[in-house]
Amino acid sequence: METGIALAKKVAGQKAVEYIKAGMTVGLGTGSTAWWAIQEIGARVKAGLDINAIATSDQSYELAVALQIPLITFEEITQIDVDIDGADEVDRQLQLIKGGGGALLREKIIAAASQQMIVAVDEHKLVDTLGKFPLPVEVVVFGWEMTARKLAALGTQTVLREKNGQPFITDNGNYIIDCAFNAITDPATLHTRLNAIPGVAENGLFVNYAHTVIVGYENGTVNTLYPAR
Ligand SMILES: O=C[C@H](O)[C@H](O)[C@H](O)COP(=O)(O)O
Repeated sequence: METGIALAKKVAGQKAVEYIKAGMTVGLGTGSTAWWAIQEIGARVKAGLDINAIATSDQSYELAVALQIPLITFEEITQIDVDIDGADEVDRQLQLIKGGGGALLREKIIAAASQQMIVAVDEHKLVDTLGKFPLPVEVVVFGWEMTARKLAALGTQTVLREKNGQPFITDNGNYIIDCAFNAITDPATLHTRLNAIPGVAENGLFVNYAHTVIVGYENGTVNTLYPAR
């Protein structure tokens, strides 16, 4: 029986699955909140729900395979009906920071191909201003030191993400540089400036992507937020 933050993630992830209808193509997000959504999708598929899914990471792909969720490829589709994913921070305009798990590039490709992005988070992800969570930036390995210097020139402290004492490698064979901006007052402009740096594959700002944010609370309740735009 989950309590506290685990319960908050569980109820948010499960609630997000209510947006899935029979016949849809579904984007499967990555992380500990998306995990609950994928578990719920697996249970519904087992009970007869007819959908196809496409995963935002190798981790979520493997989970979907284990749960026997039918998977589809980009060769077979031109768009996705609904994408269910988590986030590391959500501000009042429902702009996001993602990529704490390193999946931001595939997550953004899938979110951008989706009619609706449903974001499921626990209550601790809500912020007034993005940036307390260091912004993950995926960079190609070639010349990453130079790319990191150009990122730092934008006014951030950069840290090459590591795992077990080695650079963390994304599913795409790239590195992640975590950028401590502290307060991102203009996410759209920063997004453009980051992606203009040669060597940056993608950054973790998701500006105007979320259609709906489901917030799970530690008391087991959920709240649904919609963007004002
Ligand atoms: O790269 C990872 C993803 O962007 C996750 O959706 C994000 O880090 C949130 O993960 P969690 O639900 O585990 O907090």
